[in-house]
Amino acid sequence: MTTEEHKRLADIVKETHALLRAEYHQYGAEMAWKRHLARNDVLQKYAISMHKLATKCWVDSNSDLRNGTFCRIEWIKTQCKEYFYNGGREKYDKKEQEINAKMTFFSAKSYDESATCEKDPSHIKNGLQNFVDERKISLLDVGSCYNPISIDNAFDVTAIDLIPTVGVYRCDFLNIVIGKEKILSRDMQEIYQLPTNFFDSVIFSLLLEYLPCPKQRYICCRNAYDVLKSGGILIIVSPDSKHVGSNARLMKSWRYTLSKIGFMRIKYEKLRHIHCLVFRKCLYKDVAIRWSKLRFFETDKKYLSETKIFIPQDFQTIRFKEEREKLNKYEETDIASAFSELPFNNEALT
Ligand SMILES: C[S@@+](CC[C@H](N)C(=O)[O-])C[C@H]1O[C@@H](n2cnc3c(N)ncnc32)[C@H](O)[C@@H]1O
Repeated sequence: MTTEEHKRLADIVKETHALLRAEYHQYGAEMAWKRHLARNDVLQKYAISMHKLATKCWVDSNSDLRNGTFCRIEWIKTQCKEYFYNGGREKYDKKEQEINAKMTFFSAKSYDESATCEKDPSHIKNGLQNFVDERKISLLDVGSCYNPISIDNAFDVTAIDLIPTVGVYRCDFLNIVIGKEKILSRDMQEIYQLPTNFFDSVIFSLLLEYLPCPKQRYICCRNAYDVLKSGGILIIVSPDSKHVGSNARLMKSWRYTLSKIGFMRIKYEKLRHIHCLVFRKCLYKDVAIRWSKLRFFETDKKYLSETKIFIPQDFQTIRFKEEREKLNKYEETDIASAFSELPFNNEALT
C-alpha cells in the first residue's frame, strides 16, 4: 500500500474522531453521540478505512511484533490463553481468597455475602469452573471493527461495533441493555441485549479513546463488569506513543476507577505505541476496592474520579474551553496530539 493511500485512510479515521469530539464540546455527550450514530455513511467509511489500516498498513509498517501496534491482537490472545489455560486464573483466585481471608480476619467480621460481586453464591462456582477440557474462551470484542480474533479456534467470539460487517453485530455498547440472555434483532444483524455474567473476557482494543466523554468511557467499563463472569478479564489496549512515564498518573487513575467498580489490575505493559492492561473482575468486590484506599498523592487527585475515565485529550479540552478565541488553532493541536498517539502519524509510515 502506498504512503498516499495510508495517509488517506488515516485522514478518514482522524476526521471522524475529530468531528465527534468537536460535536461533544458543542452539543454535549448525549446529543453528539446521537448525531454520530445517525451518520451511517460516515460510520461505514470509517469501518472500511480502519479495517484496511489495521490489516494492511500496520502489518506492513509494524512487522516488529513487540513494538508495532499490529501486535495488540497477539498480545490480547496471549494474555487470554495464559490466564485461562496456563494457570493464571487459578493463581489470582488463590491470591484473592488469601487477601479476602486476611481482610475478614482483621476486620473481625464474618464473610458478608453482600460484599461479593453477585448475591447468588453460585457465582463462585461459575467463576471458578476449570477449563479442564480446554473449552473455548467466550470473548466479547467491543468495537471489533473487522473481528480479528475469531480466526483463532481457542475463542468463541461475539464481535460488536456501531456498524455491522461480516461476523460483526451492530451494537452500541454504551447504551446496551444487559439482562438475562442475549437478544438479537430479527435479521440477526444487531444485538439488543447482552447476558449478564456471561463472558470470560471483554476486549476494548483502541475503543476508549473513540469516546469523547470521560463518563462514556466509564459506562463502557461498568457494562464490561456486568457482562463478565466473576474471575473474568477485561483487556484494554490504548494508544500512546509517549514514554511509559508520561501518562503514568492517568494509568493510576484508571486503576483507581476500575477498582471502585470491582476490577483488580493484574497486568500492565507499555509497548511502543500502546498501553496494554488486564483487569480481573474480582470474586470479592472488597478485595478490588481495597486498592483504591491505598495511598494517593495530592498531585494524583486531579485525575481521580469514581465515574470518569480520563485520557490526555480531556485535559487539553479544558484549556480549549478557557481559550475559546483560539478555537481553530487549538483544534489542530488537539487532533495532532490525539493521533500522534495512534500509529496513524507519519512516524508509522517510515
Ligand atoms: C479505533 S477502532 C478499533 C478497531 C479494533 N478494535 C482494532 O483494535 O483495530 C474503534 C472502534 O470502536 C467502535 N465503537 C466506538 N464506540 C462504540 C460503542 N459504543 N459500541 C460499539 N462499538 C463502538 C467504532 O465504531 C470503531 O470501529
